[in-house]
Amino acid sequence: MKQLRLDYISKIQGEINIPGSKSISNRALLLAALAKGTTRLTNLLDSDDIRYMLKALQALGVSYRLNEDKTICDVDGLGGVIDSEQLKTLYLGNAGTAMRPLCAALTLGVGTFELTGEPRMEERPIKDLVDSLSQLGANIEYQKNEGFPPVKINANSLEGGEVSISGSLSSQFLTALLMAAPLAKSTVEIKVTGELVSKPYIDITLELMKRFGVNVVNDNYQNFSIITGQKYVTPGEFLVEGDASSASYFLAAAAINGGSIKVTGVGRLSIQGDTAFADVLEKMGAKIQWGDDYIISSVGKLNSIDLDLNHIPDAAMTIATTALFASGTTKISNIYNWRIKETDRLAAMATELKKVGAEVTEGHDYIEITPPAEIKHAEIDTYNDHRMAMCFSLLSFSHAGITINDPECTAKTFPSYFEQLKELSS
Ligand SMILES: O=C(O)C1=C[C@@H](OP(=O)(O)O)[C@@H](O)[C@H](O)C1
Ligand SMILES: C=C(OP(=O)(O)O)C(=O)O
Repeated sequence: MKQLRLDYISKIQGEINIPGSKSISNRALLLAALAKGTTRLTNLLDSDDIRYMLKALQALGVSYRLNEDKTICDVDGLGGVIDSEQLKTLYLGNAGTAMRPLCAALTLGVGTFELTGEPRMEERPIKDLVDSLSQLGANIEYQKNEGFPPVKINANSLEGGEVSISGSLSSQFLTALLMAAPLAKSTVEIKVTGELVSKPYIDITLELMKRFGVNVVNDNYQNFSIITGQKYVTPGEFLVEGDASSASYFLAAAAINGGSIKVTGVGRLSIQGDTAFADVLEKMGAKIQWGDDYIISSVGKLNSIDLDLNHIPDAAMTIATTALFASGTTKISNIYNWRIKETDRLAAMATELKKVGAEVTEGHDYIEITPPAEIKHAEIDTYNDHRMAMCFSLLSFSHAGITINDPECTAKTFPSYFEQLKELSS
């Protein structure tokens, strides 16, 4: 296993153009594949999660051309559903934004498709989505454990009609159903049951569908109608915004460390809910300035917060390590679904925060963090979770420094993270 030792960074300063959003890249690739016409995607993210989607689309017969640095992609849309005469087995790593949307989209055509992934993917639930697709006539089998990938889709088009879906574990199930819905055989009326978690990701989905020509009637995130007869059409060129979750590490770094960082590519006009991270940081005491496509963060005296961060589950992890530099006890609540992501993030976060000396309470769906008088150096395990590695890099702003085990796990969404951090540090 590789280790990365980060010694004390006394200053972080400058400007960084954040790589493309994972959530937008994978949605845009799938919609471009289903759309009529060729779409040019620019500022596409080049990372593992996107590579899995790209490889899957290629195996499914979608043709595209990537430029040299893989940030521009011309996708020749199929102008409809995906069919296949041969069995197609698609390996999707641990990319939720590939597994869930493809599971829904592949029920629309005719063919047999197997969706597999890495061991952790086999522990991440998919039952709520499969149950909903089954209500619309889909035939999906579990190949190992009931409710979890790998799944086999015996596709023979999807009926429309009324369908209910649980929103309480992951918004990605509703996202997947929404994106598939226009290509079902008749109008789809979706009713969401339970609390809808991670709600701002649904706004990304609706906005992307609109940009590709499909209108969804949204009745207060409880009921959605997708009127039959709509087709995805290329918007021509589509610029992928910078990733707001990736931006969180740099915004937090400046707030902790007394520098000033401008992140570009994401700002006031962003469609990503994770930009609300900057508001949380501001509540903690950071100075934040917004532009249409940039955010500037600079230091303030950081105080603890006690907040429900269900709406920003990914960026909320950055608050957990930022809390070590704030006075008082920080509580982050309503984050049960941290437990079903790349790892059990509530357990992992609690274990690793304790290693640097923090006092931590791990609740069923919350975490409480009290910083130690002095942060200790530790070797941080990252559990193959890119965000564990990136969050704990913030500990390099303590005099003790930090060692990150398996730093290359950032490849899921941000392969060049540690290089970029170094470039801005002195
Ligand atoms: O739709 C998306 O792009 C995502 C939704 C969120 O997942 P949940 O809805 O499972 O919380 C988020 O954590 C994930 O990184 C990306
Ligand atoms: C939860 C995440 O990923 P996924 O899209 O695989 O759910 C994440 O990136 O933090």
